[in-house]
Amino acid sequence: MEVVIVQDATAGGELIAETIAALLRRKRDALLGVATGSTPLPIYQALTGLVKSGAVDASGARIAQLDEYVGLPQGHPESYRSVVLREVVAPLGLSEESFLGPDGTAEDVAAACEAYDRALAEAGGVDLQLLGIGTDGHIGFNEPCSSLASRTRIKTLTRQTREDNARFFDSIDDVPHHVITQGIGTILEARHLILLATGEGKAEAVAQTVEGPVAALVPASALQLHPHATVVVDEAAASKLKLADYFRDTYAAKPDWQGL
Ligand SMILES: N[C@@H]1[C@@H](O)[C@H](O)[C@@H](COP(=O)(O)O)O[C@@H]1O
Repeated sequence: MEVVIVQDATAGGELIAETIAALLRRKRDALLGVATGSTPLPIYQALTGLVKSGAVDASGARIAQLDEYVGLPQGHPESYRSVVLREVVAPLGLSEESFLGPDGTAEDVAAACEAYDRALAEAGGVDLQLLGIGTDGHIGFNEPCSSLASRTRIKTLTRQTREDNARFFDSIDDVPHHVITQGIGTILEARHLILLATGEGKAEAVAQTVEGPVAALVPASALQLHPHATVVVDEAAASKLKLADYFRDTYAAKPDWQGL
């Protein structure tokens, strides 16, 4: 696992956007797995900037969703499908045909989950999966004690996650209890994982993810099992890392050609 400590969220967004651009230059139709929440927004803004300035052509990119609420009506502005179409697909000038996501409105949720895992595999697998992290260490919507081998499935949100996400709804009562999320096993199949965490509120979860044991109690710690996982953190989110100086030295000495 590589840990990169950046000054702030903007710097993190720019670094990751450059990495995505490099991928798209190598592979025009790369499948990019995207996360929702506030943290990745600087990535999408920086990537849109690179596309608009002509630094990269993203017209062949394909976008895959990480997770989804169950039961929100079709087109609800806070469904993750709507969020990804609004924050990623439209700004990059892509069409809905380039987008893959699980169906949170399906009557048969289990079948929708299986169909999504199949669709990801048939699309050739995710090349680069972006991740945020919940204050309780969740990735996607894999809450603590999710199986590290899990596939895309329905999960129940913790009270804490519903409280954290209530800011996107009128009240906590409007935050669905149930979600579909790529499983941890599914996420680990992506060729490269990049987790971005910013702000002091994520410092404890980041420390446990990077320096704690691999444990279902901290789902993001499963990144330790991946051969190409990058954790990008700002100074505040890095504040509880014991090895912060080592991570800084390692990154400073990294050859330029290597990228993330
Ligand atoms: N399902 C999403 C996660 O993918 C995201 O990482 C998390 C943190 O969001 P934020 O970046 O807003 O803190 O929120 C939600 O739970």
